Amino acid sequence: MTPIIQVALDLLELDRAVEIAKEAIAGGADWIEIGTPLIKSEGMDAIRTMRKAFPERTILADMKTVDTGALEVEMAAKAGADVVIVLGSADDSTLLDALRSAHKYGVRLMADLISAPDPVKRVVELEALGVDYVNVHVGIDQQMMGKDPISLLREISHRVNVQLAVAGGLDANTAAQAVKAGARVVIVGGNITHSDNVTEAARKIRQSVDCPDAVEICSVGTVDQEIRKILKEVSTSNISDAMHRKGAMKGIHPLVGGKIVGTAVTVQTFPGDWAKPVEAIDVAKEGDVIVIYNENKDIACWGGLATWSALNKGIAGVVIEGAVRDIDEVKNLGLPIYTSNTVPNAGDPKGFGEINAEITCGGQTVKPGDYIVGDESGVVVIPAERAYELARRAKEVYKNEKRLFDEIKRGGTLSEIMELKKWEKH
Ligand SMILES: O=C(CO)[C@H](O)[C@H](O)COP(=O)(O)O
Repeated sequence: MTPIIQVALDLLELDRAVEIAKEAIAGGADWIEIGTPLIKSEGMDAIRTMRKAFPERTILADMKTVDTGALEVEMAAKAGADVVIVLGSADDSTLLDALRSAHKYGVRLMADLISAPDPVKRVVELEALGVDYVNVHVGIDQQMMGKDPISLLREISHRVNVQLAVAGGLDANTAAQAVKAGARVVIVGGNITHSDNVTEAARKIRQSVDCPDAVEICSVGTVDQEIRKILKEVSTSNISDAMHRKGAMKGIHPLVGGKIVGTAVTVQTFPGDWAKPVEAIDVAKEGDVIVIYNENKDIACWGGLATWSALNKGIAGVVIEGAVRDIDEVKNLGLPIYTSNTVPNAGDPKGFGEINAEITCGGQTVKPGDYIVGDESGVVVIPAERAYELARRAKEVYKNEKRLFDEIKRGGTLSEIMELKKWEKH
């Protein structure tokens, strides 16, 4: 049986959703899912509009119902849904009444395993209750913490006969794995809808689910490698958005531009004392970023010779709250340097201060090992303990903006496309 591709429209704006659905269908998507955010934004009209725009297509309403199952199924069915999604973790009484309503109105029921406490046990119970599909689902927030649905799908698929759907950040690679693991319905949201070429993105998923054996399974590498890979793709602005405007250094600007991505080696030093900054070069590993706090902006703690040494060591960049000198030479050397000031005079190597202690630089706390990203907009600090999650969230911001750029290029304006007026605070 050919697997079904379900495109999940987790947007807020209905017009955009209709357009994206058209493009996804052109690329090979089969079913259209009206995502929970769209239902919350537009109500049942989202279903009515999609039904009208796509009279022949299977339409799913991701109601994520947790109570009043019959009522919510009735609402979605009357608005034009073919399949209604309810939470698998809802009480059996809700699921049973949702099923009665589904039978009455001639729609199918998909139970979503998202956040179910014991999904392996629950899927057997859901099958016994009589749902039409079970969705093995890792939610968007859970994906940001590194979870994916494939291993759970493998664990579940040989235990039940109910038709399985799968969702959770699937791309062409994981969609192929999902089909091989027994998924009948492959649900893809962001990797289609946030693409600047939705049709092409859907086509890639189509190819991989139709010929899963032809898809080369690429290994992701270590967590650190994955974090660095993502941070190289996204901008400091994307990261700042993902961090809810936290993390950006104040008063630190590119002196020698060029993107930096790396883990911090921190230096706390005293006015004009350049011993610890220079010694930090020996402590740092290739790909690290030296982050220096030097109280005084009028005596340089970094210059041309330090820059040469840092290049020899493979340092990714230097961030300094304080001053840099030898600017002509430093600019020729090309090592990215972000600083708050430039002056000609240096101090002395007295040796006060600390290497790899927690510091404040540009108003941000920086711990050794935190991820530092710099580009033409400035520098952001990502706490090491949240680096994977924030990198993933920044990537989502990046993908979403790519799609918005594409829509603006077609002739819209940002406020029209995002329906800004509607979303102003009242
Ligand atoms: O229901 C959802 C989130 O709760 C999404 O629609 C589902 O996870 C598919 O989107 P993505 O592929 O971006 O994970």
